Amino acid sequence: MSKKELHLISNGKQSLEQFVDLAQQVYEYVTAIHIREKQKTARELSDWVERLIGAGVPREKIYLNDRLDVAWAAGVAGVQLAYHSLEPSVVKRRFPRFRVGRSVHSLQEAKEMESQGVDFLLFGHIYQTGSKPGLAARGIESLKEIVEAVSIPVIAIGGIKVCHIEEIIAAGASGIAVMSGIAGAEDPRGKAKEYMQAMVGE
Ligand SMILES: Cc1nc(C(=O)O)sc1CCOP(=O)(O)O
Repeated sequence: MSKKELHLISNGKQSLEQFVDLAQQVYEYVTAIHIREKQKTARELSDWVERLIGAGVPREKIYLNDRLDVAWAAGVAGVQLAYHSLEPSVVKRRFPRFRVGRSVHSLQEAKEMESQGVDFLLFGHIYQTGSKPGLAARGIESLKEIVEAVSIPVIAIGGIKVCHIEEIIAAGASGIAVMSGIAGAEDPRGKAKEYMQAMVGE
């Protein structure tokens, strides 16, 4: 079985100090840390990257949401693109070494993004979550449908708790992305370890 991915996503509410502290606790157990801070400037985001690296987070685990400019300047692993971001095909053509993720919310979008050459998809939200208030969850069946329709890794996101891992992995996902499940845990390091262990079936 290939290694499963655990992505931690920043929630736009924590200070730099809080997020660095969180990342420092969990980075050994996660495969990717996404800086998703829509209100921050390029300079601020680049400070976030430098502080994470200074705290021991490997550059190869850091992804910038949307901001190819910051990702490129900081020399991190890649970018997580959204519908309003640059087209993945453009990014891949200019920056083939970047690992490019794309957030998708339908089967059609997933297929289109695969054809644009993205490296992985984030699909959600699978379960009801306070991080996406007022929007109906897409459910495990739609995750299964997408996994079956594409051949690139699909990472599940949205409301994921440790108790959901079994059905997510059974649906064929290559991993999960989590915001509140780790950031809101009493022991984030222990929780990240639990998520990862549940995925690899330990
Ligand atoms: C950032 C994000 N994107 C989603 C999508 O469906 O694309 S769901 C989501 C929030 C994930 O947070 P939590 O783990 O707290 O539910």
